[in-house]
Amino acid sequence: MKQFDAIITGFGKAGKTLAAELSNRDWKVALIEEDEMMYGGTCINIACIPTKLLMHDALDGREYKSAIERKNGVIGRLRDKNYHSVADLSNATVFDGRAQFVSNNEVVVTDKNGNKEVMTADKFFINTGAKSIIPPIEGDIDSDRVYTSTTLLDEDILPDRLTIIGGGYIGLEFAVMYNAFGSEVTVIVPDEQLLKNEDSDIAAEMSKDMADSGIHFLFGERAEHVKDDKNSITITLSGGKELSSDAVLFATGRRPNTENLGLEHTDISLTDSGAINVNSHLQTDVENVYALGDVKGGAQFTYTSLDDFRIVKDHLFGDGEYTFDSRTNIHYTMFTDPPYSRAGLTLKEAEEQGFKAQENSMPMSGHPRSHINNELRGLFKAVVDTESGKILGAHLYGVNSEELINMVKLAMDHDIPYTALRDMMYNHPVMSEAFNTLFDI
Ligand SMILES: Cc1cc2nc3c(=O)[nH]c(=O)nc-3n(C[C@H](O)[C@H](O)[C@H](O)COP(=O)(O)OP(=O)(O)OC[C@H]3O[C@@H](n4cnc5c(N)ncnc54)[C@H](O)[C@@H]3O)c2cc1C
Ligand SMILES: NC(=O)c1ccc[n+]([C@@H]2O[C@H](COP(=O)([O-])OP(=O)(O)OC[C@H]3O[C@@H](n4cnc5c(N)ncnc54)[C@H](O)[C@@H]3O)[C@@H](O)[C@H]2O)c1
Repeated sequence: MKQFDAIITGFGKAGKTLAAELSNRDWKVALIEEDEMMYGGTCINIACIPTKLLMHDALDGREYKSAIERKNGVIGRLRDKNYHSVADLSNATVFDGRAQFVSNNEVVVTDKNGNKEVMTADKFFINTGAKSIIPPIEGDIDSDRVYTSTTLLDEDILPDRLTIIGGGYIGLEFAVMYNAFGSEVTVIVPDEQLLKNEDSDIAAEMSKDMADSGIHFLFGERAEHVKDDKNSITITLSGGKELSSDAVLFATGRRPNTENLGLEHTDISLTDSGAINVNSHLQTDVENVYALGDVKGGAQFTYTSLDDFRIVKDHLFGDGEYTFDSRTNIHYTMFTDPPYSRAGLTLKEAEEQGFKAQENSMPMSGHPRSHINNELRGLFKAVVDTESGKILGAHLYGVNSEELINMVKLAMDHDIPYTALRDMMYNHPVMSEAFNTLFDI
């Protein structure tokens, strides 16, 4: 039986970063990846990188097939680079195969020819990500016209009409992207409005802009039945309405990838939502087994997976003070056009939590840089605590918000008062100088 210091299952953001860290510390490392097309993990191959590249090309007016070809070239190069970033390490080996636990301290790796190899290690790190959820729906769910984000990104023919089920991150990013490429896009949203957990003014502004760009929305509806009519696909909605298109994308969430991991042969437990149960150091119920990234539940982002690596590194080699509970102000960006980025609380949430909160808002049409950019859409909002001077939240819908939100998060993490952003001297003419006005509360 092969013996390692560490076995890492899954080539995700946390796993590959950890492999390099451990190898550089002279640990003997095995990294097991079941899919040769996934070296580097989800983000590089089927998620962040291809979608943002396609969005870029769609908004640039590039033709769909040529954008898909460019995407395939870029992710192919990144996949190769990522493979070598681990395979070329002096103390790490990449194994192609599916890893399954057979006990608390052994895994069996099965390669694509069915060959099996049992391995053991002092420590195990599970980084197997998440996969698309397709809700229980009757009918021809196995039709070639039914897609997840992964399979749609593999298609080089643009659907004339695309139905998207779900109005979350994937639903809205794909809606904007495919609409810009020229598809007629309809998004089915179960709620009565878009983005019900976001600031209502911003949600309204985004809904209006997306509708103005030609995206159709059907609110208060769920997909209940799907029928492949050979030349098209028809979805029957909860209200009885039928909707035909050329392709249907399920953008209905992603669940932790614990299937076929053999966890039933271990003492590792799952949460109610199917994620691996971990403590604040990301240890599972089995002390020498950690879980990192999407598989451990919670926020599903590449940067939170990378931060999981930091937590584990601190537990293994530091004082263990940086834990899951130390993480604050998790920010995010929805890469629509323009993008929407958020950190912290809305005014309503802040008031519910008892803060003496006040907000300010600033339409991007009033900002000089917006006129240079020829992009007047957008709305920035900030929420502050008038007693402590702390920033409680920022909700930035506008050009460059994906960059600007990091500045706000830095201020929030370090308790820099909102007046510092208000009074700072910014260069000119740039989007960040909006903070002179936005934080003038
Ligand atoms: C369409 C889309 C767009 C996204 N856009 C963004 C974005 O813009 N920004 C952002 O921060 N996040 C984005 N995300 C989320 C982000 O991609 C994920 O949160 C992140 O990639 C998760 O990384 P991870 O470290 O958990 O593991 P992953 O990168 O998911 O890696 C898991 C790996 O484990 C392998 N594996 C699974 N089971 C086994 C097994 N039993 N044996 C061996 N190998 C196994 C898989 O093949 C996979 O390669 C997006 C997601 C999607 C789907
Ligand atoms: N920009 C980014 O960082 C980015 C981009 C894409 C994905 N992601 C990550 O990927 C994860 C998955 O994205 P997602 O968009 O699939 O999930 P999501 O949780 O963001 O949205 C799922 C949506 O599907 C809806 N839904 C569920 N069942 C439905 C049904 N039967 N009919 C109609 N609608 C239904 C839900 O109401 C919800 O709005 C996200 O949680 C996010 O963390 C991040």
